[in-house]
Amino acid sequence: MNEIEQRVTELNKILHEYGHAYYVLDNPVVADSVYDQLLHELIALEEANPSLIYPDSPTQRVGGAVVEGFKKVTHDYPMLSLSNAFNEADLREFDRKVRQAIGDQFSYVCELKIDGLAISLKYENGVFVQGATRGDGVVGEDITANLKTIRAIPLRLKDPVTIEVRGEAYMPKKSFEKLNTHRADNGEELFANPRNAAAGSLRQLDPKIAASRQLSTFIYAIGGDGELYGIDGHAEMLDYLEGLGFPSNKERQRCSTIEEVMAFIEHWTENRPNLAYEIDGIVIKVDRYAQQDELGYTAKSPRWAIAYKFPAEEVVTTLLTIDLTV
Ligand SMILES: CC(C)(C)c1nc(N2CCN(c3ncccn3)CC2)c2cc(C(N)=O)c(N)nc2n1
Repeated sequence: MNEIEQRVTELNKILHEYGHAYYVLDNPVVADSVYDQLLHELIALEEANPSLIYPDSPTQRVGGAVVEGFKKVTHDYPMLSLSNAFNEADLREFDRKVRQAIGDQFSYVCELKIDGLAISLKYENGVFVQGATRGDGVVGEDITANLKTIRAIPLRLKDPVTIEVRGEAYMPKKSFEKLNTHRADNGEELFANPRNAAAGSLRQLDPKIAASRQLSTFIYAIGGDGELYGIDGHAEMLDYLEGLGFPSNKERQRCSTIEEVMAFIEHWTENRPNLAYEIDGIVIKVDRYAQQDELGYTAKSPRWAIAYKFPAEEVVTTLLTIDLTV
């Protein structure tokens, strides 16, 4: 390997690590200027030596041509729905049914319910090969080029595994405010909320526009059977996915009783405004896969999970009263 190839390989490795620290761990290890300088060095070397452009090079994130539309993708494993709980009675009823089916030797995992849009990501031998929207749960749209622009989505995993993962793509509150300010300045129609802005961004036919929207994601499940990876439960699965290089939301908590679940809900009902992203509830899941299998599924959603939805906030529309009499 000549010294140029060595330098290109080294830059790929360094930029991948810096990108993971910054976008996945939210913990930058170098200044942005250092990252940009190394990225520009790699861009120059790739331009001079196109044969050295690796498919998972950080320079390949914003590459795709503008497309006419999106191909349809049938999910290998259907992306299920979640049944909802709106109050304490619903939660106690869910807990009663769980205990009726599997007794009381189990624990829940509680997660923030990110208010974005569900996506599916496919990796072959550790390389990101396809990304799709949830669609109707069975058929979604291929938005691989747009998802590649999300820096939190690894283009290559720490291990060369073939796996499909599911998560929520979202637009952080700050990016949303910046985007709407920019649109207001340009007399463009505003997005109503970060979820619509994220969905609109991922539906863009030009990946350069998606890349400009500063989206992120949290991964919360794999498609198919976790036991295939020698993993016995959901909490362990989330740790495994983090080990592969995926971002997962760290605000999750194991709860032994529905009282602990309700305390978790209470905590985040109060602290929701301090989060950098919007959430519309809390997802509660029985942890161990063997117990999930015992509980099984309804036609469209697991019996081992429920989404507690926060009450809809009263929408305060401050009507501008312009005094025309002056
Ligand atoms: C894998 C299961 C089914 C248990 C599951 N399903 C989810 N969802 C299903 C319904 N989805 C949906 N989306 C659109 C229309 C109908 N259903 C949207 C994702 C989850 C969403 C979140 C989140 N948002 O943060 C989460 N932490 N865990 C989830 N876990």
